[in-house]
Formats: sequence, structure tokens, C-alpha cells
Amino acid sequence: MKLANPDLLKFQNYIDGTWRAAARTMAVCDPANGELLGNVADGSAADAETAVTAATAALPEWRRRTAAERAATLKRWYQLIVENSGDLARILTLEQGKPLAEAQGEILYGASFIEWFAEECRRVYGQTIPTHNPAMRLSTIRQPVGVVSCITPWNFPNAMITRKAAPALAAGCTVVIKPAQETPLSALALGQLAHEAGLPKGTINVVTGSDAAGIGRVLTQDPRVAKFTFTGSTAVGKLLMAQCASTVKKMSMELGGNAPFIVFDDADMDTAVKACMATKFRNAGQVCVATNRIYVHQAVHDEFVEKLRTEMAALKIGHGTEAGINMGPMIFRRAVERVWELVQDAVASGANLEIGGEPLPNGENYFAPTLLTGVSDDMRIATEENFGPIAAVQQFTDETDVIRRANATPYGLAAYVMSENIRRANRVVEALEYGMVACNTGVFSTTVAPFGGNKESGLGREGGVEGMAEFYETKYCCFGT
Ligand SMILES: NC(=O)C1=CN([C@@H]2O[C@H](COP(=O)(O)OP(=O)(O)OC[C@H]3O[C@@H](n4cnc5c(N)ncnc54)[C@H](OP(=O)(O)O)[C@@H]3O)[C@@H](O)[C@H]2O)C=CC1
Ligand SMILES: O=C(O)CCCC(=O)O
Repeated sequence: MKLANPDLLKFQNYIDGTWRAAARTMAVCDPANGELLGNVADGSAADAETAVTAATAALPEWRRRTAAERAATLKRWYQLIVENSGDLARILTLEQGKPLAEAQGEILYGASFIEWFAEECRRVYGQTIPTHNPAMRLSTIRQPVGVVSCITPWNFPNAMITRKAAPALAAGCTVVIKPAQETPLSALALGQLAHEAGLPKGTINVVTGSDAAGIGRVLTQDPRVAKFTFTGSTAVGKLLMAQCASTVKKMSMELGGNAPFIVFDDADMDTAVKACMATKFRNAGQVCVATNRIYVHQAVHDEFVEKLRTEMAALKIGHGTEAGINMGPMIFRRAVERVWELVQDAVASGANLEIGGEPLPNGENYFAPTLLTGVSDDMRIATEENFGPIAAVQQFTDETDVIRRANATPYGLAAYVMSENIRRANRVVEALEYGMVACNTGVFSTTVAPFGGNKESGLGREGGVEGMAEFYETKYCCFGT
């Protein structure tokens, strides 16, 4: 891999401020063509324990620093990420597959969490409380929770790390990160830049490895870890929550979704189609807030479908490093097979295949952008998170009914509403049981607002002032006079 700054390419674990080999290595490959990118440390549970030991040792000195001091270090990290964004994007595209422009966007989005939390940590205030007793003085102070462990997914190999690590470090916590085994290089590059930025040894540690269960047990059960934060599937999230129960860790969970995208008959069709494309085909649909169920009012159904078909047919698919590519491969063959199975199940259950429907011949992990109509709520394509480039369209006629259908899922992460009628838009946004609702746009993620889900989509919020609060304990102080 050719980089302007070859120092960013690291293959060992970053523990206690040093690069350390593991007993074994694991291959990291380009999902577009299977090409070997390198062999990285295949870390073990023992490596994770060493990292927790380093984070525990680093905690007293890091938390003792003033917020301004921590902020200055974090801003250096932010600057270095921005300066190296071209290389970081290239690493990301090669190991994950998304188009280079999207990767570049993720690097800057990821960096924005570091900048924002570096600023935010200077404004974390306690309270003085009007006392209930003249002989007592009451107040609160907010203190860093302690050692934080993070497990992150492959779909956003950079931003899901910074969205956790930045507020944790800004708050005065130290962190141990286990990235997904498909995308360790982006995580290790962040480690290298953190090192260059002067984050003290042990404050940030990265343990890569294929033994997710073994490493995960340490990160969720070691009593020295105070908080565990995770992004990934709901199934794994539930397992990790159960493991965290043994030591009553604080937890943040960003889990799966099943986003409804509702197009009313008073929507602007061009806006609706543009928003649908943005939410459906970003990262080949491998996004937890990606549209999963598209509900279109019967009166505008045909118009919407025709416009969507035209836009989908224009997508350019190929290796993410090539110019003009809109969609890359899926992350691995297992994901392709699963999406294919869901499409076949829908067609066998009566859905109409409008375009796509199968893997593409130009590489092992490409799946054609697929448009299904005549989908119904009981099909697997509607009940399961498809996590792929599949637009599955259903029809509706009644507002109350479509709200009921949209809410009839155990998930509650993101939802989308397309309507030019402000009264209706307000009504529907309020009635949807989701942590995030976007109206007349398909792009809403930002550092400054709380990201997270209701129901089985998770616990806690990342980003915004809420994202900072996740890494503090509030201490109530009562002074007798
Ligand atoms: N942002 C989101 O909401 C995401 C949702 N998903 C959903 O999950 C589905 C499956 O994707 P998948 O990658 O398998 O997601 P997982 O939930 O399996 O993986 C996410 C992270 O959890 C780790 N992990 C997996 N099993 C364990 C375990 N037993 N103990 C500790 N850590 C574990 C993974 O490590 P390793 O890589 O080493 O296995 C990875 O770092 C997707 O199709 C999608 O529906 C997936 C990714 C992100
Ligand atoms: O899929 C995810 O887990 C994160 C979504 C990216 C974002 O919009 O922040």
C-alpha cells in the first residue's frame, strides 16, 4: 500500500505507548478483490489484559490533568488526523471497501468528534444545590468514570472509534479499543497519530485480534474496566450486556436498526428520492441507520419507484479507489450471501424484483443495487436488518396505519419522514418510536447531536452533550457546617 506517510501503516498492537507483536498474526484483505494488505497482530485475551493494566496505570495522571491540558493534546490528535486524512482514507477504503470520497468524509467526521469533545470537556460543570438543611451544604462534582473499553465494527472503522474514544479521553478516562478484525489498520493508524500527538502511554490502547469472544470477555468482565461501549449487532450487544452485568459496568450500546422511510403523498418527490438514495446506498447499505423499509403512499408510489429506479441504475459500482465510483463491495462473502438470501426469500414470498437481485461478476463481494416492490411487513426483508444495497418498497394509504407499521419492530434507531406538510411532519416525527428521526433529508449524523437508539437498538447516546455525559460519574457532596 503506497502512502504519503508510511508510518501510518502499523501491524502490531499499540499497548502502553509501544508497538507490540502478538503470538500470532492475521491477514487483512481488500474486500473488493481479496488482495492481501498485510498481516496484523492476532491479539489474545492476555494482550487485552495487558492493555487494561496499562490503561489502569495511566488513569491517575491523565484524569489529574486539567480539561484545558487534555483538550490541547486532543486537538493535536485532531490536527494530525486532518493533515493525514488522505492516507487514512486510502487505508480505510482498501480494508473496508467504501468509495474514497466516502472514506474521506468518514475521516473528517471521525476527527470532528475529537475536536468537539476537546472543546466540550472544558464546560463540564457541577452544581450547588439549595440545601434541605441549614446545617448542610450540598453540591455535585463530575468525575471521569475510569477505564473505558470499546468494541467497534467494520462499517465505520475510524468514526466509531473516535466517537467513543474522544469523549472518554476528554473526560479524563483511559481507553482500550478492540476494532473489528476486518478493519484493524484504520484503528492502528489512529493509534499512531495519538502517539505522535503526545497522548501519554497507556491512555489509549489498541488490541487487534480474531478472538473477539476472548478479548471481549476481558473488556466486559475485568473489574478494572468501569465502562464498556459497543457498536455492532443487537445479538452480540445482548451477549456483551450480559457479560457486563457481572461487574455492573456502565454501558453504551449502538446496535442494529430497521429504519422505516415514509413517503407521504404531499412529499417533494425529488427530495424524497435524493434522501432515499443517500440513506440506502451509503457504504453499500452497510449502515445501522440505513433505510430498511420504504413505505410509499399509494398515490405517489409509481412516480417514486420510477425516479428511484433511474437513480439506482446510474450508480457506478467498482473498487473504491477508482474515480467516480458511488458504491464499493460489501465487507465479506457472508454478507453477500445473506443479502442474496433475503432477496430470494422476498421474491419467493411475492415481491417483484425490479432491478438487481444478485451478486455482480466483477469481484467476489459486489452485490447489485436491488429494487423490490410489492414487499410486505411479514417478509424477512422487512423484519430483518438487510445491511445491503436493497431498496424494499411497500405501499400505504393511511397515516395512522403507516405509523403503526413503522413502529412494529423491536428496533428503534433511525426513521425518515418525507412530507411538505408541516403539521403532518411534526405529528409523525413525534409518533415514531425511534432515537433519531430525519424529515426531508437522508443525512443527519453530526458530532453536535445525540446519536443512539430506543428499544433493542441500544442504550445511551454518542455525540452532543449527551455523548460527553456518558463518561462521567456525578458525585453528590454533602458538607456539614
Ligand atoms: N453499526 C451497527 O449497528 C452495526 C450492525 N451490524 C449488524 O450486525 C450484522 C452482523 O455484522 P457483524 O460484523 O457480524 O457484527 P458484530 O456485532 O458481530 O461485530 C461487531 C463487533 O463486535 C465484535 N464481536 C463479535 N462477536 C463478539 C463476541 N462474542 N464478543 C466480543 N466481541 C464480539 C466483532 O469482532 P470481530 O470483527 O473480531 O468478529 C466486531 O468488533 C450486520 O449484518 C448488521 O446487521 C454490524 C456492524 C455494525
Ligand atoms: O452504522 C453505524 O454504526 C454508524 C452510522 C454512521 C453515522 O451515521 O454516524
